[in-house]
Amino acid sequence: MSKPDSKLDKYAQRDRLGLWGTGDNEVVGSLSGFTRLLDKRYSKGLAFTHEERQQLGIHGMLPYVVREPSEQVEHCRALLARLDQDLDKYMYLISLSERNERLFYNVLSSDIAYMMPLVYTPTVGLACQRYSLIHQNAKGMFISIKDKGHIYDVLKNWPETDVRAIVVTDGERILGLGDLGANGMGIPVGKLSLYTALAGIKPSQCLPITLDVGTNTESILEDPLYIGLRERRATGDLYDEFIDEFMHACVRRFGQNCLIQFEDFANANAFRLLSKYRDSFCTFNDDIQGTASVAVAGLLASLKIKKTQLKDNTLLFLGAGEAALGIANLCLMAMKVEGLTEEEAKARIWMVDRCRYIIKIHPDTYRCFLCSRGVITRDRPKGGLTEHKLHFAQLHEPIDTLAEAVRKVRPNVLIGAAAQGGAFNQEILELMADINETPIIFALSNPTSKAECTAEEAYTYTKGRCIFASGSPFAPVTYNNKKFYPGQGNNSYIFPGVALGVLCAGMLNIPEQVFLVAAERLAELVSKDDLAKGSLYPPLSSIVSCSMAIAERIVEYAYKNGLATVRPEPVNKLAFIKAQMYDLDYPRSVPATYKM
Ligand SMILES: O=C([O-])CC(=O)C(=O)O
Ligand SMILES: [Mg+2]
Repeated sequence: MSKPDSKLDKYAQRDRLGLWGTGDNEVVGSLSGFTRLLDKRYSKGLAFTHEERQQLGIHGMLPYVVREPSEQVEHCRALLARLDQDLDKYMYLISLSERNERLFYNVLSSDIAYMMPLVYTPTVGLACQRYSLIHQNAKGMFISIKDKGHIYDVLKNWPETDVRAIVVTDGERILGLGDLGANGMGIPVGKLSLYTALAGIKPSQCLPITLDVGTNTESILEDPLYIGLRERRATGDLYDEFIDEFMHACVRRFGQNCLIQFEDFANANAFRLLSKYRDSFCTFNDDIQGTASVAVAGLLASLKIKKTQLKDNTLLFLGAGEAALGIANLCLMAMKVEGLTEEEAKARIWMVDRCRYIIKIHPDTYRCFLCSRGVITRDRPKGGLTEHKLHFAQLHEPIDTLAEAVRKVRPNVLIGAAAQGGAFNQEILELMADINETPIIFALSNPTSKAECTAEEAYTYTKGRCIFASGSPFAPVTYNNKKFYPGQGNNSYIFPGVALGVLCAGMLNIPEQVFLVAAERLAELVSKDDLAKGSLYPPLSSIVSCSMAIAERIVEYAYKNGLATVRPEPVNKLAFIKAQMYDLDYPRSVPATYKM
């Protein structure tokens, strides 16, 4: 690199110093300059240098100034700061991602703890509730049940051929907000933006998909602005054949090693589809397995404070859906690794179901018609429990309420995953504090309105003694002059790193063990300082390095267990992973050899 020449103005100096490009990802091609200016993937906005503007024939299309990428980020942040509503900030950021993708990711990376709640939970929940109103640009693919028989042809319309990761939803259980139909598209879009922001998976390799099979939500069916198929949900064989065709079409179009992450499907479908596809496709369900992994990581970290093992604890769940059963299964696996038998481990895991009367309305679909809660016990009427719940049913007389369950089971760990905002009320939290010196309280449901309690309630009603984590972020809380920094037990600590590891190793399927490996790695990354501040997770500002560390462990696991297909095996796995990651620097737009 040459020395600065004081006679040149600052723009010419930057050109001369080659500060605009990294050379290795230079973009020289047949695209016209004007196309590049307007294409989110190539645009640099005001960061195009004068040299580039002249070379590309866009000179005069931009004002004179050339901005440093860091100045562009500052400018975007100033614009964001002018907006009062989070939903407006979300819309601004999404439109930025459509104009200048790299700048969008640089803005996210500039302050991940501030930006994440705007593109992810909780704001993404609001965005989904208003998706038909705020939808402006085509983002991702909508494949409707009307496309059945032609899904492969529809996928061929996607302009990128090297898709490595798909996040797919059918919109039936969007966060804890229920059936939002095609409005659920915000979720795959948001999750994949974290693939890039948190794990450096290239945006061009990511494809968000909404499978529009209708919706059963009356208010959405009646919304004149609704962007989706205005029909009731397809179910039964029709639904199953549609999903099956989709899975095979993805493999035919993008290859067997294209990762398919299931997100926010309803309970019964989520479990069924996971067990149907997990052995023959590269797939996982984030709500079951990602949530389980992050919760187990938090538990493992909390045990460092309590200096116990997982097997020394009794866990009580509120909820017996995807998250609760996923966490329970992974805890079972971890306790068995610690030496317990399956039966001994199950005796430590209790669940309070949302409903005591669940009726089978389809061979695989159960619906609740009478919502009164109760502990899952074996004496429930046969047919009232799904196979997954039955797995954790206790031999015990009926226990009807959560408070009664806390009194009788005397758990040290209380986990909320029932999307019942406020269910951990003062009585429940005080009971937990009576029973335990240091109760562990996880309020994992999303978005914030569905959290079983707030951070403030947890610390206040346990007199500052609890260890708390939540799925959506809460601000620090001061109680009795001590400041607590609640950790965000959100699957975003897990799924980007798992995806990066799976892709780098070229895994063709993802065994359950991967999620325990990821949990253990994440728990190792929690420092004494984090724990002292009351946080069970590393700070969000370090989440990219967490993803890389998780990916490294998974790549090692994959090679050790014969699951990797990428040859030759990289010697330095972390370096190999880093080399695959998205470069936040703008690529050079003109040949590197050209100098003014
Ligand atoms: O999206 C999130 O924040 C976590 C998640 O998967 C869910 O709640 O469904
Ligand atoms: Mg989800």
